[in-house]
Amino acid sequence: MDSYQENYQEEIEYLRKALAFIEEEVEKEAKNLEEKKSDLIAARKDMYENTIHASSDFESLVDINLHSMQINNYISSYNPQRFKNLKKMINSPYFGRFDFIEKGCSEKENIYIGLYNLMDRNTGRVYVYDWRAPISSIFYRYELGEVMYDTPAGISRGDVSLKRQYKIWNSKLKYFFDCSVRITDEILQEVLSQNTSAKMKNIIETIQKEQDIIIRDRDHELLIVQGTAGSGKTSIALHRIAFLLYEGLNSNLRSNEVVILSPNTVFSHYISSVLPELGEENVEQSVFDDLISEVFQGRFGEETRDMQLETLIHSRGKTSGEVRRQSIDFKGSRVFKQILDRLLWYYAHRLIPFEDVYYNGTILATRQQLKNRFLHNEIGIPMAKQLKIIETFLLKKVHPLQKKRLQRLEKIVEKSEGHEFEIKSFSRLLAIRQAVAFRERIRKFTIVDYRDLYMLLFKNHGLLLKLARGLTLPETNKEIILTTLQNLQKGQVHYEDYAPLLYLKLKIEGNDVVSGIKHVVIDEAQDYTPLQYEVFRILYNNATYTVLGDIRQTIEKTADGLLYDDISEILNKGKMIKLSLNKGYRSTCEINTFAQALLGEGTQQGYASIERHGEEPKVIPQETLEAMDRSIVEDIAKFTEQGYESIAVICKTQGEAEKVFGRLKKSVQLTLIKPRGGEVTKGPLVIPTYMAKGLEFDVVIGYDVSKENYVSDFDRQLLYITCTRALHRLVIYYKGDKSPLI
Ligand SMILES: Nc1ncnc2c1ncn2[C@@H]1O[C@H](COP(=O)(O)OP(=O)(O)OP(=O)(O)O)[C@@H](O)[C@H]1O
Repeated sequence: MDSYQENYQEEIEYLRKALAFIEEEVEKEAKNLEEKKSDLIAARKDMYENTIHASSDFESLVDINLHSMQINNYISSYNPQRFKNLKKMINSPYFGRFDFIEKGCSEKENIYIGLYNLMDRNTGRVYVYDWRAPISSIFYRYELGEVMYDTPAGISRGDVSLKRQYKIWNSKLKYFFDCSVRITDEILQEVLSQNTSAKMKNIIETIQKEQDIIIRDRDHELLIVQGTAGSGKTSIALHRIAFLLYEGLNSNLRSNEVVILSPNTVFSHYISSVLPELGEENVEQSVFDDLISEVFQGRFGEETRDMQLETLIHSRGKTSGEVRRQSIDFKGSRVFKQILDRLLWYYAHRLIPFEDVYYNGTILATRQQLKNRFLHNEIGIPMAKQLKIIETFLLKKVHPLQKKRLQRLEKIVEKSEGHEFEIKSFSRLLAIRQAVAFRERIRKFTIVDYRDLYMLLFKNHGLLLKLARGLTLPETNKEIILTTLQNLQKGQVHYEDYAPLLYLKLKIEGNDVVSGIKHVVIDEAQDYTPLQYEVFRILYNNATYTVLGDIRQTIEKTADGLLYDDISEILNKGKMIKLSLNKGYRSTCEINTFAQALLGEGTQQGYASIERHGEEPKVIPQETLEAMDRSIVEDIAKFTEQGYESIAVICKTQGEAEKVFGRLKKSVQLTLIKPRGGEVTKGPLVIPTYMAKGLEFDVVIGYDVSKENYVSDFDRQLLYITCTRALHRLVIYYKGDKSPLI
């Protein structure tokens, strides 16, 4: 037998033993769960039959309590997760192995790596290590030779003599190879050459070293990643969450203490299956728009981010478009945050209309006393709560006086004509009216509304300028002030006003919105403004952060690396690090080169693409839109026949996407992806660029990339996003003249 045959036999034997062990465990676990379920049903039945259902008698209450405690114990011990994990492992229990001798030990260990730990608790034998276990990092970070890894007790060193990768499917060993003998990224190449699916997949078998460093980082409270398109940012974010939740780390982080901020609901659906695949459920995904509608409850109309982007893209080149763009930049800036802070200070110190408070001729508090009391706020109680305390203080003071007032009123009513038979009730009515009037009077200064305050900033033009002293305002500040005021007066606000309004609300009322979140993952970080980060800092005050973005994929603003400095200053965490990912994994070399060239000279520095080749992207002229439609229909048929499963026709705007969809659907079956829509399904679809962000498709067909349609720097960014969505094929159509950006 040659050595490959010997190894093969050994591996077959190991797989057989591992699978036999899993089968045994599955059986035990199923039995165990069945018993727990029966116990639970029996306990419920017992409680129902043997306890009184409603009682005020103490002994019965104790009895009910004991029963429900028992039931709760049964419920919490009923945990089907291990059973589910074992079932998943039957298909493919592990994907890698390395042979390791720990420094100071003589015995070599064969470490197999898989989705979860597989250990025989009776013998202590570990069949498979979870990919997240500290020792598994060796597999991702090293070739053969000396290695080290972090353990809870410090750094451990050793030597790796073999590294092997496996393809096991349906419990069968398809093949294996030693990484030291053949190219290491063979499996990676295979994975990347496959078609993409409607849902994002996990990458545990092929995590790359630079990605692993980010996934396993535990030293920093703020981890910022700038990564080029397709470098695996979203994948890393999700694997990092699974890593942080890994019980072996004793981090005590629970899935309900983690939140992922996603750009839109289509994207949320796209990534939703990765964490459950990795065995972690219940991680909340939040979209800023949803947070806004939850907090404001439709108070300010319904403008969403998609609507904002649509307007911006449509109005480029027009004066109104420039005002809107500057307004968005300004209202999301740190300068505007300073103005809002000054507004809050100014309101607190100068504008609250405190007044002397009298009741029944007695002074309860002078204006100055109230103001002093309000400003003497050393523990930083939010303004609205502080004013509420003052209101309660005044109402308490007035309470004993109201009795006296009632007596006086009764005397007055007695003397007045027409109420002889209802002295008491009429006096009480008068007293109530006076109490209401009193409350209303003091509420003129104890109630503060964030919207009114925001409006004040724009209503009084001089105020904004006064508060902005020493700060740089946008050129179009007068127009911005005017349009904002007009909107607010109509009861509407633009999307860019939501963050300032939320900021003011949180500062004024305090944060009762979210609590208990310990880790926040912000994907597509470039899409949020500094002011939105200020809001995140208040909302998730005690959390640590993973922030991932690509400044080249911004839409409405100029790409600017300084955003990361802003983020770091705003979130203000003691231990922070910024890392970069420069290698694209999604697209073929040809597509990557084409897309990078769009960004212009100098921007490709340090950029690398995975060595996967395919056809050159095609840029095809068309005489008319009808001819373009016909070619696209033919392309869809051709690519489908070639086996590509997801084909996206990417348009510049939603409006264009709707028109194109309306025409194409007469000849081919396809889906239109709408903002705030649900899942992206397989098959051909039409989608606007900004919705395609973060997603990927086997084939991308860029719609009408003509001189009229794509000309500015912002269009360049849109085009870059369009092209970087493609895995295998890219076709660009244009009518008339080609965009000068290509
Ligand atoms: N180590 C890896 N092994 C296998 N596939 C990988 C790896 N890293 C990334 N990929 C694949 O590359 C593609 C891009 O990954 P992902 O969407 O996470 O990148 P991204 O940086 O978030 O992209 P973008 O910013 O362009 O949306 C996905 O198909 C992902 O599965």
